[in-house]
Amino acid sequence: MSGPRSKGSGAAPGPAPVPRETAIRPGGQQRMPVPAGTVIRPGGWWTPMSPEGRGPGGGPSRGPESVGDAPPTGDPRGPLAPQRPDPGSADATAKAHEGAQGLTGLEPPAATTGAEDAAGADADGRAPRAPRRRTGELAVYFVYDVGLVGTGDPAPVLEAVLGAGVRAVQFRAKAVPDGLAYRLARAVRRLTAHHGALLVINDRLDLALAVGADGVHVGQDDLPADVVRRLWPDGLLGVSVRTPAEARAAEAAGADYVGAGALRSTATKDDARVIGLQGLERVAAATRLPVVAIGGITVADLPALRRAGMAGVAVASAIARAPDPGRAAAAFVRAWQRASG
Ligand SMILES: Cc1ncc(COP(=O)(O)OP(=O)(O)O)c(N)n1
Ligand SMILES: Cc1nc(C(=O)O)sc1CCOP(=O)(O)O
Ligand SMILES: [Mg+2]
Repeated sequence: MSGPRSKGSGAAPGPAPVPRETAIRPGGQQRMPVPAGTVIRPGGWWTPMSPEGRGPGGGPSRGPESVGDAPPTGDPRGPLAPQRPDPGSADATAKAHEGAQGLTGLEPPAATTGAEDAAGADADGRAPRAPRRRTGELAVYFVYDVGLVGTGDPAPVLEAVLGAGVRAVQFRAKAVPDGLAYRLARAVRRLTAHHGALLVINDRLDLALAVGADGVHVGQDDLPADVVRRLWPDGLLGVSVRTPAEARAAEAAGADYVGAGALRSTATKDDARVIGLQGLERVAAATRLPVVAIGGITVADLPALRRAGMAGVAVASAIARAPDPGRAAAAFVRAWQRASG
C-alpha cells in the first residue's frame, strides 16, 4: 500500500524459513493481497541492526529459533506459539496466509484478547473502547521500525517500551518480505495486546487486518485514506500530512488522527520533508483531529511540541537506538506528562 519505495529502511528479501538475521536495506516491498469482499472488523526474535552487532540495551542478537525461549505473555511455547483461531476472526483470515511454515501464533482480535481493561475500557470499566476512540493513547507513539530494530524477536524492545508506559506502537516494515513482515507484526500484536496497547500498521491495510491490528497509518503516496476508511470503517486511521490542506483532506476522508512532520530531518526516513515547528502549528490550527508530530523528535522537543498544539509524538530512533530503550521510553512518557500538566 505504500508508494513506490519509501526510503529510510528497507530489507534484502530473505528466503523462507526466516533467516537468522536479515539485513535491512533500501529496496522493494512485497505485498499480501486482501481478498475482494473481505469483511473487515476491528480487531520472538531479536536481531537489532546496530553497527556493533549489539541489541538495544547492549544485549546480544538472538536468532529466530530462540523464539520459544522467553515467552513475553506467559505462554511457555513462546510468542509465536499456536493459537486456536476463532472462526471468522482476523486470526482465521491470517491462518489462510500461513504458508508452509505453519506458524499460527496470531493473537485474537483486540476485542477478545482479555486485555480490554488495559486496552481502554469505557468509564464503566466493562466495554472495551473502540480503537477509534483511543487517540489519546497516541501521546507517546513508538514507531517500531524494522529498519532500526532488525528482524529479531520484538519482545525485548517492546516489553521494555510498553512496560515504560507507551500505549501505542506503529509497526513499520519497509522492504521486508511479506511472510517475515507478517510474522513480526503478529508477534508485535501479541505483545501490544498483552500490554493493552494500540497497534497501528504502517502503510498496509492487508497486514493490519491479517494480524488483528487496531489501525493503519497511510501517507500521501499510499492507499488513499478515504478508500481505507471505506474498507475498514472501525479501524483507527492515521494519515500523514504536511500542510493545512492535507490535514483538512485527511479529516474529510475519515482519519482519526494526522501524523505531521517532519519536525526535522531524520535518518530513519531519508525522504522525509521538514516542516519544522511552524509547519506543525499550521497543521494543528487547520484541523480538529489530534495531530501527532514526527521526525527526529527528542525528549527536549516535547514542551515546545505540546505548546504548538500537538496531541502526541511519534518516535522511532530516539527510543529504538537508545542504549536502554525502556529508559528512553520512560523519559518520553514523563516529559510528555510534564509538558501536559
Ligand atoms: C505518525 C506517523 N506520521 C507520519 C508517518 C509517515 O508516513 P508516510 O508519509 O506514509 O511515510 P512512511 O512511514 O510510509 O515512509 C508515519 N509513518 N507515522
Ligand atoms: C516514519 C517517519 N515519517 C516522517 C515524516 O516526516 O512523515 S519522519 C519519520 C521517521 C521517524 O523516525 P525518527 O523518530 O527516528 O526520526
Ligand atoms: Mg506510508
